[in-house]
Amino acid sequence: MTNHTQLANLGWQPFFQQQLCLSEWETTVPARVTERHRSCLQLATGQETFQIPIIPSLPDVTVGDWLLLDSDQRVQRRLDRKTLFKRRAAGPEAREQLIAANVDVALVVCALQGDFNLNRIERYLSLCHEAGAEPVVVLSKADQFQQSEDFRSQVQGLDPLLSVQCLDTREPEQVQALLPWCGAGTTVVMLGSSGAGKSTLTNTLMNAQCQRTGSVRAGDARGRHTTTRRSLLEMPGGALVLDTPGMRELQLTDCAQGVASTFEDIEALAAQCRFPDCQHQQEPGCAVTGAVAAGTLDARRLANYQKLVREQAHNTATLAQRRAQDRQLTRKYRDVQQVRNRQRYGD
Ligand SMILES: Nc1nc2c(ncn2[C@@H]2O[C@H](COP(=O)(O)OP(=O)(O)OP(=O)(O)O)[C@@H](O)[C@H]2O)c(=O)[nH]1
Ligand SMILES: [Zn+2]
Repeated sequence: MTNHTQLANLGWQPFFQQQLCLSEWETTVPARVTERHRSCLQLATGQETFQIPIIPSLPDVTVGDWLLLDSDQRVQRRLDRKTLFKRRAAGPEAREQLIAANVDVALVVCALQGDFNLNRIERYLSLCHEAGAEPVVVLSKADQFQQSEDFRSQVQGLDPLLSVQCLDTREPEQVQALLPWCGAGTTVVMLGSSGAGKSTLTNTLMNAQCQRTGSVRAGDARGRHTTTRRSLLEMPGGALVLDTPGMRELQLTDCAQGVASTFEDIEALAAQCRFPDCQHQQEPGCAVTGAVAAGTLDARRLANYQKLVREQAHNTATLAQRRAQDRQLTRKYRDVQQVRNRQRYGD
């Protein structure tokens, strides 16, 4: 029998509960993926923490996912995800890489010094909107800047409903401003460039004591202890911080919806262009370039929108090609297998 409070402490919510039928509730145990290693997953049920090997029959799983296990700790199924962060994997092969599932809030950390860049913030916002997580922009190193309010209003200008906070991430009192997004059972993730202040913010939020939810230190082949690469940290207030390594080479993949909701203003203007396939370059009757000329739309914002749309179209195409190649390869294997079987067993 599963204890509700223990599950809630791991981020269990009605959204997941609703997916279980009565018999599953009696015969299975929900477990959250707290870490993913090359050959095993680390799971936590609230009562215990253990590792299971990654085997081919396992569904595609990432950190933050919920699995249903039978009494022998075998995976029955993966529950539907509330949200999902993914990116194009690094390298020439345009594969999709799952980063984190079931994240409720994304703290987008950007330092005011050196790191401040509206284009990059829009990129992160698109990623959050695509994933389905609520973004909160944290402008860090506010202590080093006199005009932090200027920057805050520039970010607010991207979206009047966006939450934007300027902070010194080292100061517990200032960090309290983020507590409304860190309620019990909420899963929080930090996004942002290297050096922006993500670790500092995590530490301050955790009161400097990292309590790793269900963590065990796994020994590697040489018997040394390896530090965990991804894990779920429990905040004193009951929120969970999913501590993922920096999202390097951030690319948008299959992210058209995220771009569209980040640039709702431009999409609304585009609907008024004379030509339905308007590229908003030099077409007559273009409402978008018209707004730039009238000074109601920032040319920077339009340029970034066009760049993200192009980038997302490019990535989706490469992924589609990749999937086609995979299908072709599968067909080829099947043909080879059939020939072999024919040779072995006759026709
Ligand atoms: N003055 C000031 N320094 C800060 C603030 N936030 C972070 N720092 C400093 O900036 C440096 C980088 O901060 P980190 O928290 O390590 O940055 P990070 O985003 O975790 O970087 P990666 O781990 O590389 O992704 C550290 O020396 C911090 O002490 C802030 O709000 N004010
Ligand atoms: Zn147009």
